[in-house]
Amino acid sequence: MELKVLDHPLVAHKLTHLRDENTKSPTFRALVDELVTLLAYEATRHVRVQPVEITTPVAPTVGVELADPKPIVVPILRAGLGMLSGMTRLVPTAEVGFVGMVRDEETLEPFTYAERLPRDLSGRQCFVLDPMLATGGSLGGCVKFLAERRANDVTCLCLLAAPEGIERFRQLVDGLKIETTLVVAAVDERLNEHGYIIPGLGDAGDRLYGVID
Ligand SMILES: O=P(O)(O)OC[C@H]1O[C@H](OP(=O)(O)OP(=O)(O)O)[C@H](O)[C@@H]1O
Ligand SMILES: O=c1cc[nH]c(=O)[nH]1
Ligand SMILES: [Mg+2]
Repeated sequence: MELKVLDHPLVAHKLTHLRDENTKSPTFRALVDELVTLLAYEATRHVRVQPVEITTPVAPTVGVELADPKPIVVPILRAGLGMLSGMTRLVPTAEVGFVGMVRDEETLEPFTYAERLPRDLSGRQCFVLDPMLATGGSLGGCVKFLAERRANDVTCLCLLAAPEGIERFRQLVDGLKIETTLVVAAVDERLNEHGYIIPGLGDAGDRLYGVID
């Protein structure tokens, strides 16, 4: 697995406001959207393109366009949904699949409550969206679903990751033997005893969409 950590002052600035407990949902959503654009720029560096002939007002030329089959973007519900519009703005012809997961806050294991993915993902570039990689159970579970559908080229975009989660995720995907890239805006210090990222930003889903008990 290849790990890329964004190192950019604008990213650090936006993350600081995102983390702040005084930042309310509308601003939080806008910041997630802006940060995804920056993450997506790095994550799509190797998106497949094919040549296309066009004519400018003064000359014919050969450019490129996104290759077929088109990439598939997979937000992990709920929080990953907050990253979807930023991603599809950059890759407008991508298709979208959905995985719904919620972590059991006692066991810290993910429970999958929804799944809507193409049956065959072989040859497709897959981009998984989830702002938080804490223990790594949710992201790992999602990539397992993709691998079961024969995906072999997966890039995950996360805002914050804990070192423990990155390591667990690395072991899982290396075992699955699929080409995986993880692009994160920042790697935080650690997990606390409740499996929350420290310093983190709290519960990303709750901050985007409100607290569900
Ligand atoms: O790495 P993990 O330990 O699995 O934790 C990370 C997961 O927790 C959050 O989702 P949550 O379960 O809170 O669901 P939500 O998006 O509906 O809030 C987050 O968006 C990840 O999916
Ligand atoms: O810090 C964390 C850990 C899991 N899920 C979140 O939303 N935040
Ligand atoms: Mg949540």
